[in-house]
Amino acid sequence: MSGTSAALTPPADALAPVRHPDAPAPGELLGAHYEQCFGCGGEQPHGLHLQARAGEGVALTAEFTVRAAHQGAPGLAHGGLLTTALDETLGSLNWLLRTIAVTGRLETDFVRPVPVDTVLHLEAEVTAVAGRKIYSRATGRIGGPDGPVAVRAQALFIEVKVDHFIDNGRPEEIQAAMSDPDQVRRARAFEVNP
Ligand SMILES: CCCCCCCCCCCCCCCC(=O)SCCNC(=O)CCNC(=O)[C@H](O)C(C)(C)COP(=O)(O)OP(=O)(O)OC[C@H]1O[C@@H](n2cnc3c(N)ncnc32)[C@H](O)[C@@H]1OP(=O)(O)O
Repeated sequence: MSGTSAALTPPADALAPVRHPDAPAPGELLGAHYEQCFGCGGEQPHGLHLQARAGEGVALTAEFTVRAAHQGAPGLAHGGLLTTALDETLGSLNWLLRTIAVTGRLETDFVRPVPVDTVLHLEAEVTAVAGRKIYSRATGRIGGPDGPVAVRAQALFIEVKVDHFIDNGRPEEIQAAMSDPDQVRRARAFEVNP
């Protein structure tokens, strides 16, 4: 059984998403938006190290391997961690719009358990845009693109300015991010000018 709350249904005047002309080419790896990100960063030893790859239109694929540090029940991935993978995958879609956005709402259906060592293959797409609101959905399959569905999610991301992070983030991490040329380069991929 699954359901979707009204907040995740685009309004009647929502528009189809438009891929930014400078979006990474289909097949290109997106890379981490922040090396300390639990979802995609390389500097989080127990993080997901999720890798997202641009698809056609405003869609992408992503993969991560469930590791022992990701367990909830013995030998099985924690559900919240799977939601994190979906959040990260859906958030990566904003690279293709070149919009900075944060998760406002995220609903997950857990369809089947995901054992440790599974490669979870995720597909995600933006379905509609209404002002600052970005509607999207994702599916996670076990083992590869033709594997059985394990998780599904629908989300609403809200566009924000870079001040969202500067005003709310802990100053030491914000200062470190702003003095790191690689981080500035990544932020510019979102058309941010920190
Ligand atoms: C130097 C630094 C470099 C930085 C480089 C950046 C790199 C890029 C990093 C990206 C990182 C990604 C990582 C993965 C994705 C995350 O995990 S993001 C982290 C999790 N999310 C958050 O922390 C967000 C916390 N929430 C908030 O900050 C605020 O509630 C929000 C979402 C910004 C909205 O606040 P607001 O801007 O005041 O907007 P508000 O007027 O309340 O709402 C706007 C519209 O959205 C609707 N809405 C808002 N929230 C909801 C909701 N929960 N449900 C339904 N509708 C909602 C409102 O009803 C409203 O609709 P309309 O009236 O326009 O029809």
